[in-house]
Amino acid sequence: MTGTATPRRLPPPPPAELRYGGRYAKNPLAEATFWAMCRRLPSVLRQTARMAWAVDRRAVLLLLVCQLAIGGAAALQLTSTAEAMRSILAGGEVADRVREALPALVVIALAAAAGRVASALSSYADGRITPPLTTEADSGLVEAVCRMEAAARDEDGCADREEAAEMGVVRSHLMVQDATRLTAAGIRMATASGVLTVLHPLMLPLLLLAVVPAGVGALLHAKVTYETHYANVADRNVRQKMRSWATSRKFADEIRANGMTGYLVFWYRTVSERIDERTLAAAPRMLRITLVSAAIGGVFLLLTWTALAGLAITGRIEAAIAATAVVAVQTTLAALNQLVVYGAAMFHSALYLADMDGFLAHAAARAPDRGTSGLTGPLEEVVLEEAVYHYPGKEFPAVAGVSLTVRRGEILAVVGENGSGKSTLTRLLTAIFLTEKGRVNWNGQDVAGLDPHKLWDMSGLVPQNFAQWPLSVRDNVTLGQPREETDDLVWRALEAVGLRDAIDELPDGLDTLLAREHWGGTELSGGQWQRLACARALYRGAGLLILDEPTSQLDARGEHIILERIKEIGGGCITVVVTHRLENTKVADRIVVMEQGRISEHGTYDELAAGGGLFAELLALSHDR
Ligand SMILES: Nc1ncnc2c1ncn2[C@@H]1O[C@H](COP(=O)(O)OP(=O)(O)OP(=O)(O)O)[C@@H](O)[C@H]1O
Repeated sequence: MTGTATPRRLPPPPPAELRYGGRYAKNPLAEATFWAMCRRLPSVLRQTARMAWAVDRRAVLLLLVCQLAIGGAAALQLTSTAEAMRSILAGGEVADRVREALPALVVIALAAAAGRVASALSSYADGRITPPLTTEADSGLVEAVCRMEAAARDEDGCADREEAAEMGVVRSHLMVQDATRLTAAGIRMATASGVLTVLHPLMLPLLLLAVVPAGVGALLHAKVTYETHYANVADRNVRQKMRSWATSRKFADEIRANGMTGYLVFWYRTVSERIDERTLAAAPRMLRITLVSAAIGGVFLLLTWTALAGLAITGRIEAAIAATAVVAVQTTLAALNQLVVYGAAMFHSALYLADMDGFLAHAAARAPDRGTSGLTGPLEEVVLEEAVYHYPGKEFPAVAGVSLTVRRGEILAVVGENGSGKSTLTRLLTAIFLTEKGRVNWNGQDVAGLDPHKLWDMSGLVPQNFAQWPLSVRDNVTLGQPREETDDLVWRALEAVGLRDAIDELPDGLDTLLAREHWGGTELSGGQWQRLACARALYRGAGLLILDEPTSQLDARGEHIILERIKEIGGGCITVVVTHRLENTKVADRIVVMEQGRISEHGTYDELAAGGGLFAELLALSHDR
């Protein structure tokens, strides 16, 4: 080598700094005051009760009865304690005093037993409500995401809001338990403080002062935890995605052979450490909050005990009442503490639930609202009139004014360089996206006014990135479709894509699981998966069949056979094939060439091959290769 210096290579950059801060994101805590947070609690309780009522009314009623029983038992225990104390602390023989106190002691024991039974039943009721409630929240979220307009998923911040909503699902697991404990504490606290007030009116205010600082502390603690969670949402979201890719069997070869392992591990660690850093940065704040609130609470508690001792020593309350007051203070204090802890937990849940509700409302608003009718007859033609589509955040439209007609029985090939708008065009043809300007008509009706699900009953699509469902072969073909009693149609679809022999050889034929990574079964090759995706679209017997590079992973013979078969069986439908293999466009009746979102050429294979345009140029290049 002579004097040419090798350019210095820089080490890989750290992962980009990400923030959950899309246009639609707003931290609900950013401006929330302490009282505003407290005021939210009753509405969270109501929401929890509503959700629980919807899943199991009997369990909710049982829960309520149990809470009242627990409160009643606590009140009974306290009043009986006062009675028992009076007898025990009175003058006379010990045996006589105990005998006299016996009825009250029996009531205390029975009330304690009743309280225990009620709390066991209350846990049972919670156990009945929580699993279906969590399932409801989880399934609701999955459904909301699945039902959104596909275009809405591309909007700024959508993925982050979805991740934040996931936390609401996780949190819903604790909601009933927290709400139950909160109400139980509330009831116990009300009864115990009632008894305490009767014993001496000064006791309750002092006690409240002892616990309120802890309450404020717990809520501020929850606020800081949520703020940290909020700051970490975007990082956690992308980390989760990277984790599943980095550890997926599917990408194992690519990661290893491209020497990406080291960087991926570095990336994962860096993002994790960044998340930890934010979490750790919050720790001193949390410690300060806890220490200050505990110190203030401690001073007030000391005052309470001093006041009680003072009242007893100066004889302003009798000894029996003072002894009962000790028990009542303990009970009230424990109940108040629980009230604070579970109040804070509920408040904490409320924040995540607000995210979940916010996302669900957003998803509902972005669900298709186009119309309720479908087509009356079979699909005869799809017409695009000056169709325009723009992705969010992009300067130029991906489809920039395309007019096109495809009729039943025709095969249309769409070709063009990468990024020229071919896939976007197929999304407009199938009404997955609606045009920003112009129209897409099916049988003369604007798809923007038709029920998309009725339209999609008539379409079949093999996208570039098709799903490899971890299900059986049969389910992979029939997914979402009504099944026939026999497997004839499944086999016919597999036959059409040249997969019959390969599936026949599998250990369980159509029942073979294609989920080796997860729970056994077998694994198909890339090309076989692609054939399976084609079989899935063919099985539907759709009126509009769209194949977006359906044969990119197939060998030449397989590709030829599939396209010929599609031509044979596609007589009753409109077929659109997007491809980079120009030789294959011979099967098409017409070809359109896309350039920068527009159709630059349109004609038959022979016309375009001889036309001297981009098609001819690309064809010549493919022949030279
Ligand atoms: N989800 C998206 N969000 C933003 N921009 C997108 C999105 N999908 C595609 N685009 C952009 O729209 C343009 C057209 O993309 P499209 O996928 O339709 O091209 P294509 O012709 O199918 O490309 P290829 O041959 O590579 O599959 C490109 O500039 C692409 O970057």
